[in-house]
Amino acid sequence: MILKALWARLTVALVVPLGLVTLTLTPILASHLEERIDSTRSSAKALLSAEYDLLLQGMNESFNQVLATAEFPLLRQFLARRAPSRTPEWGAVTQRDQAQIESLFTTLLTHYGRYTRLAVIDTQGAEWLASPAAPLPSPPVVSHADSPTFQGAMTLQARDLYISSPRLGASGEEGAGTAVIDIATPVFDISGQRLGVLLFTLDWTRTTASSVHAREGGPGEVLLVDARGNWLFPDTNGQGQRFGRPLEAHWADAWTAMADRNQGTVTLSDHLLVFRSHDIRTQHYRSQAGMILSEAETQPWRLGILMPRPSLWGLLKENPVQLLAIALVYLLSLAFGVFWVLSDHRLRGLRERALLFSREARQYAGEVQDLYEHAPCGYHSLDSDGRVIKINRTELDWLGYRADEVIEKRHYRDFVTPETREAFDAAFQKVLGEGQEGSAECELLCRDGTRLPVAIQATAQVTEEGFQYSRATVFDLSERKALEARLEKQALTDPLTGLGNRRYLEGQAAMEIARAERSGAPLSLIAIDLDHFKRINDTYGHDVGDLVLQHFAKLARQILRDGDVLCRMGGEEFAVLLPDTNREQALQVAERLREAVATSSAKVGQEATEDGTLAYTASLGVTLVSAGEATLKPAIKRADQGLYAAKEAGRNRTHWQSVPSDAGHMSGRAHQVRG
Ligand SMILES: Nc1nc2c(ncn2[C@@H]2O[C@H](COP(=O)(O)OP(=O)(O)OP(=O)(O)O)[C@@H](O)[C@H]2O)c(=O)[nH]1
Repeated sequence: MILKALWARLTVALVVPLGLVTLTLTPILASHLEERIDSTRSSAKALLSAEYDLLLQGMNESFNQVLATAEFPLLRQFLARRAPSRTPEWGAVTQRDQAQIESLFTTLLTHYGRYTRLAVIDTQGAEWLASPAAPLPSPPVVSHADSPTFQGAMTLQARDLYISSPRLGASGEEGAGTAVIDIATPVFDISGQRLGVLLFTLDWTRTTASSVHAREGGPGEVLLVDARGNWLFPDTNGQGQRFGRPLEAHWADAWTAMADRNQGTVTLSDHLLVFRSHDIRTQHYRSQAGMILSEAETQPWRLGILMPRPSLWGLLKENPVQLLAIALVYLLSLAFGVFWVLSDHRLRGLRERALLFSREARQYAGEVQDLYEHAPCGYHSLDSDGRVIKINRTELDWLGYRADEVIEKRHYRDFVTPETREAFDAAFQKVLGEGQEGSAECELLCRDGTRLPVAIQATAQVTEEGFQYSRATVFDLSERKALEARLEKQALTDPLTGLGNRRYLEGQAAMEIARAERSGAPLSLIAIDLDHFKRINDTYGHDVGDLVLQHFAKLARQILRDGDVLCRMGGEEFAVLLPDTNREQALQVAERLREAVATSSAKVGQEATEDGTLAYTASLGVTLVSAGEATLKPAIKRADQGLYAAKEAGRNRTHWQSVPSDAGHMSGRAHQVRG
């Protein structure tokens, strides 16, 4: 796809510069070409005019010589004396005249060199004299009676001329390839009697030689055709053998252009043609002649100049520097186009890649931002004053504030509960200090008044210019704290009865001993043991034993005050710590417990006993926690001793066990209550 687009752009890059350069150059070159065509046309016209004049001049000279010779007295005399019988006895005078005329003819032939034959013909068409001479004594040896030239000349008056069309080999005396023209004029005597015809055969090749030179030397071609379109210039080198043949065979379009008009300038497919009529019967040739007669169907001739039409390529070839410059312009424009496309293509590639990168970067930044905002922990950044400069959505949700209420407006310290603020301050100072990191467990005060336990871990962002801001991660500790509390509670609770265990009692005792120490209030302890519990287990099963234990726990809880600490010490043994309770009060409580147990039965199910209940009893030992005792241990020991005493005494009893020194809260006097 990308390659296809590149090719398309490359094509445009080639076509557009080529088109632009061509559009720019075309009018310049066209104007240049037009100038050249105009100049060629002018040259052709000038050449046509010169050719016309040349032909006119050559012909006129011959015409004048023929006319002058026809008026030569000796010639008239010769013709007047000619013997009609053409006998050898023609007479010495005639022979002398003949010799003089031949001498004249020889002079004309040799001096001018343009004639091939000169002949004197009588009115019957008999040739009496010719030069080069036919050997006498047998004139006339040739008859012109049937010749159109002779016949034409015989119709003319003095000083009229008959001009034949150019033809090959006049009377059989010329060379086979020689083109000639017959020029004939009638000869009259002084009285006006027609004596015969003077016939000059003009060497047409020689007459037109100057035109031939012009043709061969110049850029153009000279055309001369008769009215029928036949070629009239003799073939000088035998090439093409065009003489007498139709011009149409060589220059069909030229003849088409010239056929119907007397003159014109025509632009042919690859030539320019300038032509005009050339009628030898016109005034131009009749400077000294009366009338000129010729074969009507051959007149007028048409003289034309055919020049190669200048072409753009021809112009460029003439000027290689110009050609090179144009080629260079094309090459440069192409190179520019290709360079532009390639660099543009590269630029597009880079732009697309940059776009992709920026899209990916934006996406990545969005993801990072999302992670930051909705992380499972809180993130915030504080300036050196502890002011919030950045805080994520999670932490804002915890606190219950909007970002615009907090960022740049609140100090983070404000969200920390006064109880934990000290820890926070200490950690923040560490972050500001050399350690550049600090952590603290604090409580955050949320907008709705709830407190959120958190762990804050912060590091400093430091540059060469020093501390910039702190970055902190805040973990929500509420779940952990709850779990810890749960575990703690489990560790202190008896799972069967839900009462606190021995450890719980010890913990509570420490607090109560301290409080009693402070207040001076008495603190009592009761040890309780269910009687014959083994028997219950053995008789009804362990599950029934458990039900009895649970029943006792429930019953004791109902009887005891909220502040009393009831716990299961293990097995079927229980203990109750009674704050702010003296000996008498403790004994009363113990007795109430004993009585309640003895008078109520545990529900154990029909499958265990007949009525689904089971009665049981308990023995209790009661003592006071002495003021000097730091732990509950001695009191437990005493209570147990009291308990054993109650057992010893028959069970289902309460036994007071006094403190040995009796220096504490209670008198050491033993006291027993029977159930
Ligand atoms: N069902 C049940 N029995 C327990 C539990 N803990 C201890 N016991 C049983 O309690 C019985 C205690 O028996 P002893 O220590 O001989 O005392 P007693 O049978 O109560 O006799 P006296 O205390 O002299 O009246 C034992 O059989 C223990 O197995 C408990 O959690 N559930």
